[in-house]
Amino acid sequence: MNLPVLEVTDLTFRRGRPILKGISWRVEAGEHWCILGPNGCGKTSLINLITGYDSATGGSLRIGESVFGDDDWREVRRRVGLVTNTLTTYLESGEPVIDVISSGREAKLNLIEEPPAAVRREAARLLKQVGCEYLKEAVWGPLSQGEKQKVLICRALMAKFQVLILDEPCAGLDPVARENYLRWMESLAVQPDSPSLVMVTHHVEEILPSITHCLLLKDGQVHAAGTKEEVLNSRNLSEIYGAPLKLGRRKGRYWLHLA
Ligand SMILES: Nc1ncnc2c1ncn2[C@@H]1O[C@H](COP(=O)(O)OP(=O)(O)OP(=O)(O)O)[C@@H](O)[C@H]1O
Repeated sequence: MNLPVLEVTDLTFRRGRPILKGISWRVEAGEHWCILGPNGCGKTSLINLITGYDSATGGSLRIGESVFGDDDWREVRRRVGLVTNTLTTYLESGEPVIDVISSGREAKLNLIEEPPAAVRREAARLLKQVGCEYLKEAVWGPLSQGEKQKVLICRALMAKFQVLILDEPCAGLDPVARENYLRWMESLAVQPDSPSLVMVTHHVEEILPSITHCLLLKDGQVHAAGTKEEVLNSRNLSEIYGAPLKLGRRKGRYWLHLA
């Protein structure tokens, strides 16, 4: 039997009041997901549970063979990568870019010792792959938002995660940088050894052709989950956002406006 890459079952999370109210969701190998939902519906809370930064109140969570509660959670965390802008605040401005990427191998920040030469070579190879070879002597602080996003993804790829969660990866990018970044993500997603990507976004135009499935959340619950074709439509989006919306599609990309 093939195990899912990620599976949450009846997951609940309370902080004074119920925030996640029984989420069940399954990601199979080879699938790439997008999570959509209005402000405050519980997207970040769900990610924090999956990445082990918070503890669920109830339900179960499986990453590959590891079940939360049965296994050492630090081991589980090695399988799920998170690329979030929050990381940028923890990185020291003078940290060399190659070290930022290399630090992903052990999931550590701000290395004290120089990483081994083989790890640095791998970091440089990834940097070249994302079209940023020119940054190999650079330090973290002065990088542009788009460069930082690419460096953070290189860092996550060093760890060879099974699931890579991208939390609003295009936030702060100008329209051209965003489009270039999305194209690069697309080329990453279609590689046979790509981890399963889970992208959290507020913008349907960022849903790439390689994204196969969508999870729509509303008020701490799953409103719909399935293939893009099944769940991404004007009716579902109007229901989750509580306003009449019209979804358009052209050449595999989407746009949304008030009906
Ligand atoms: N630790 C906590 N203590 C109290 N309330 C919390 C906590 N974490 C989240 N919440 C609340 O839970 C709800 C869901 O928050 P969450 O950040 O998961 O939403 P979100 O879908 O990521 O929103 P956004 O799109 O605005 O980022 C919010 O009402 C938030 O105030």
